Amino acid sequence: MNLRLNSEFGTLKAVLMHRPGKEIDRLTPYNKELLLFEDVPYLEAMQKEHDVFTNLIKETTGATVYRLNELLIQTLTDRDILEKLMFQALQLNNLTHYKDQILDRLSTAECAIALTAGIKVHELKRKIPNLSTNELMDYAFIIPPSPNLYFQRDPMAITPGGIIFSSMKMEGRQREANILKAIFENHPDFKSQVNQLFPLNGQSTPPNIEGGDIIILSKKAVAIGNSERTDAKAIYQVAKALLAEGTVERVYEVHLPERRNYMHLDTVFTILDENLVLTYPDALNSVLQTSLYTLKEIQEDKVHIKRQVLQESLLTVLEREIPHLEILHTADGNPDYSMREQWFDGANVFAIGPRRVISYNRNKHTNNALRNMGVEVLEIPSSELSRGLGGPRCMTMPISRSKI
Ligand SMILES: NC(=O)NCCC[C@H](N)C(=O)O
Repeated sequence: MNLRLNSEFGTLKAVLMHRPGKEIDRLTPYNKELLLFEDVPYLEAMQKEHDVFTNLIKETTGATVYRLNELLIQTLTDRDILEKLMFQALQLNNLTHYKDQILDRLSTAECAIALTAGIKVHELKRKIPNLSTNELMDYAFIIPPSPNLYFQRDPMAITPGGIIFSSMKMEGRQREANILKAIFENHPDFKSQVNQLFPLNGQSTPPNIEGGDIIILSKKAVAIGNSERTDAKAIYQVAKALLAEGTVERVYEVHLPERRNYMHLDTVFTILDENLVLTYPDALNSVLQTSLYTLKEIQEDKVHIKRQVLQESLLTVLEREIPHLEILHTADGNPDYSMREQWFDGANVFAIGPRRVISYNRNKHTNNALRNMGVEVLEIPSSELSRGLGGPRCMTMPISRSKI
């Protein structure tokens, strides 16, 4: 039961990442919105940017960087898991009748690519020439691609009390959560260490929650964004599981306006040290409704929790939980730049240690402000990575950090 994290900024020891691959080349001007992209990236340049990010993490922290593709291939050697993931992937377009042929003719590595990058009719016909696909056009997807897979933050979350597997709101992303769940439940490096808090046992259609909405405020408090992607019911269930587990004592529900640039709580703020928060100035004013969940009692194995509607701003919540709080605004609050830089995830830096962050190079006003506060800022190139509208925190799933 060791997969737990008690801060957002303890020195990084292990992290999971996904190098963008063929799934990015599936984006076109016509499907990009459906697949939640702002533009059509140039894959080779994107991979180079991602490699800079990965190498910087390794060089500066010595942390283990797990690669999603490798973990997936290792997990898929179990035929039952492969069958289940393939069935779920084909279910989206009601094409599960292709499952057995695909499994017979594609290698495990090819199945891993099909599960992440998707597979088109003409590609499958190359492997299975006698495939009967009368009803489908050659360039249609039998399995749709998952171009958001490089945002490893969202399909799950590791909290002080255990793991939350996301139930992702957007149909295009739910398969990412299925993949992560299969890996963490079955891979020998992780399976004995998982204390699953969510989904609840036997829940077949859990309410929606995504990892980017979950932020560890302190050892005892977690904030969850009630957002475009995460709903109140999921927050209630996660709060109950976290409070029953006992490590966390307070769970805050933070209502975010439904706007593209507020899509997850971590697009609005990140925590860089025990008393330092980076945020978008507008967020402190527009996030006004918050609620607090605490444990009431546990009686005969029944957990009762209490919800208080606080009507407090995000700032008040942060001040309550983080003593001697210092707040830094994107672009230092300069209205000429803060909106621009927040759009490209200026507030979404990745802390690799206390006051040590990785940030997009394009957010230069924010990076300068961070340096002026004594934060070490390591910059990564960002022309292509930023087109998916997520930043360095979004691209990482920390697995182990030094305890605070
Ligand atoms: N935590 C995050 O904010 N992740 C960024 C996700 C971006 C992705 N294109 C999405 O819309 O889901």
